[in-house]
Amino acid sequence: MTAPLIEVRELGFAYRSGPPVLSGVGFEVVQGRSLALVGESGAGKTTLVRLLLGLLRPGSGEVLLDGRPLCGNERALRRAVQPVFQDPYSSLDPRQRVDRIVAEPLRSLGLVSGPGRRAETDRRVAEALHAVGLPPQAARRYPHEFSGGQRQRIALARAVVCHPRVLLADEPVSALDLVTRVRLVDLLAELRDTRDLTVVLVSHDLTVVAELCEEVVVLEGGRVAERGGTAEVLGSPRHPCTRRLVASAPRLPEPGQEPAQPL
Ligand SMILES: Nc1ncnc2c1ncn2[C@@H]1O[C@H](COP(=O)(O)OP(=O)(O)OP(=O)(O)O)[C@@H](O)[C@H]1O
Repeated sequence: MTAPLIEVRELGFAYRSGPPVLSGVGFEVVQGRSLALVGESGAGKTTLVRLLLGLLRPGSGEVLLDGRPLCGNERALRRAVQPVFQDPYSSLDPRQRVDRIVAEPLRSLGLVSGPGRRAETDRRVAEALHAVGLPPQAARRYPHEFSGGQRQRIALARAVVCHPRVLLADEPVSALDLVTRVRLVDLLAELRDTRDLTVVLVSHDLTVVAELCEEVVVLEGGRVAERGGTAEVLGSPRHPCTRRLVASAPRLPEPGQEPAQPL
């Protein structure tokens, strides 16, 4: 059996002296398989993402990357796991040009050095911009010159520039209009396939989950309610929480059917 790339074991967490936000959470992600974290608001998804990024320390249990605990292994973690956040407006520094924004992981991880580092950085940035469908001239411009969808492409270029193994995406398309959302999901799927990326996705949108992830973990009140193959879990939900999520997912009307009346 293939060893998991990420292994979450009996993870527990509480903010300061508050109640437990996560309890006994466990799952694995195998390299090349993508996994979605779903659940109602407040279920603990974003907290779990912060733990997977090493931004929070577990209260109990552990997260393993390639069999090694994240704590004390932060550099390997930052190289292997890159985040993409929801808001394309606040996640990019408005004072920096796109080339500097995209090159940030190369600089902070010290991946490009020596006399040719400038040319090598430019080459890697151009390659990342190309991978997300942005023209080379985008490098010289500032974030405010781009639409929300283009900004999310810049955020994706920054995430893939250091060739990570995992993209940890927290609601990466939910701030975008429907057409842009579809394009971005297609791009995420293409990056996943062409770069052998594992995507760990948080999304309220089950269509996006089904499009991008083979496996799903359903969280309820900080515990795993249900997990398994996406088609199986969303197609035949067993847990009441999963049934509620599936039942509340918006559906486009069938051709010839009246659109749903707004509330
Ligand atoms: N910084 C914080 N300090 C204290 N409590 C927090 C903090 N961040 C989140 N919480 C609490 O932790 C619980 C889980 O929040 P979290 O944001 O992880 O849920 P979520 O599933 O991502 O929700 P949503 O889908 O609404 O984003 C909630 O009860 C929330 O109020």
